[in-house]
Amino acid sequence: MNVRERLKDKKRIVVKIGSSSLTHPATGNLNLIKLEKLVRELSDLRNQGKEVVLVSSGAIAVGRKAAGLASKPKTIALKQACAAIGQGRLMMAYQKLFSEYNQIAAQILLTKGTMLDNLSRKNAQNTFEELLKMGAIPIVNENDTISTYEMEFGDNDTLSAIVAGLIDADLLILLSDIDGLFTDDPNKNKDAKFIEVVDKIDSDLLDMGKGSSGSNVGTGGMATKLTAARIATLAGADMIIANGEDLNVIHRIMEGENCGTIFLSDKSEDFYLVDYLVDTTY
Ligand SMILES: Nc1ncnc2c1ncn2[C@@H]1O[C@H](COP(=O)(O)OP(=O)(O)O)[C@@H](O)[C@H]1O
Ligand SMILES: N[C@@H](CCC(=O)OP(=O)(O)O)C(=O)O
Repeated sequence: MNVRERLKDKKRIVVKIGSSSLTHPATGNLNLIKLEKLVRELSDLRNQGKEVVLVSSGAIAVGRKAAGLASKPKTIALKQACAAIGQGRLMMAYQKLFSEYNQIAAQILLTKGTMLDNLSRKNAQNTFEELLKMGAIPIVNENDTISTYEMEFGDNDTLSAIVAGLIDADLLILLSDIDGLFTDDPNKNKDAKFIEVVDKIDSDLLDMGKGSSGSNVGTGGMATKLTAARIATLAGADMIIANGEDLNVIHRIMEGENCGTIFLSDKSEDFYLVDYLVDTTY
């Protein structure tokens, strides 16, 4: 079967959207039209009987605007304070929009500590399962206000892949400000070539993500997306990086259209999520 065709049969889908896709570049304010479209697309996936989890960034960006800060917060404490303001506002917007489409939205905030502690991880997993059984849409973010350096995922690309692994999702879609993976950062190198399909993530490929984040609000750039691809594909999910500029891309992907870069699930190695987290924590 064509690799894109098999996307039509995906049942449990995690969608991650970054701060740069949720805010207006000129002002940093929430882009309500995009938020509305995102909610409509995800509600429609629910209406098709799919299970949907949203990993949404944006707490720090929204909180920063609400607090009236002129620039991106730099200290951990200031980022945490912005997240504390912004997370509630972000959820308020999601709750309002999802309820207009008759969907139940739920909030799940995770830390790496949650994932490393057996009891907390099991509790998180049970919560996801119950919510999905109810048909609710869990909206996940890092619990930024309590995550300090040793215990933070640090970026939601990695977090979304870990969530995909935790709940055995069969597809992870990362929505970004770029069409997908290129051989080099296309914002810096105009000769960079687009890559449509990746079936093995090796060290050459990981090197392609070494450029930094392209936007003023994004955190990880391509490096964290490639880390996410490694986790998600080894955990058994296909992963797509696609441009979140036009959120129609979500249903186009699900209909098997050739959008973004697809990373194919790779069960050739044994992969244990928790061992991976322990190895990358210390
Ligand atoms: N090999 C690459 N292919 C595509 N984009 C790359 C690459 N290397 C670095 N980048 C940069 O990564 C950026 C996307 O990451 P980021 O700004 O963190 O976005 P988001 O907020 O969507 O997560 C792109 O705009 C691009 O400038
Ligand atoms: N947890 C943080 C987002 C961290 C993050 O990875 O941001 P992004 O690069 O915009 O996906 C927040 O909600 O602001």
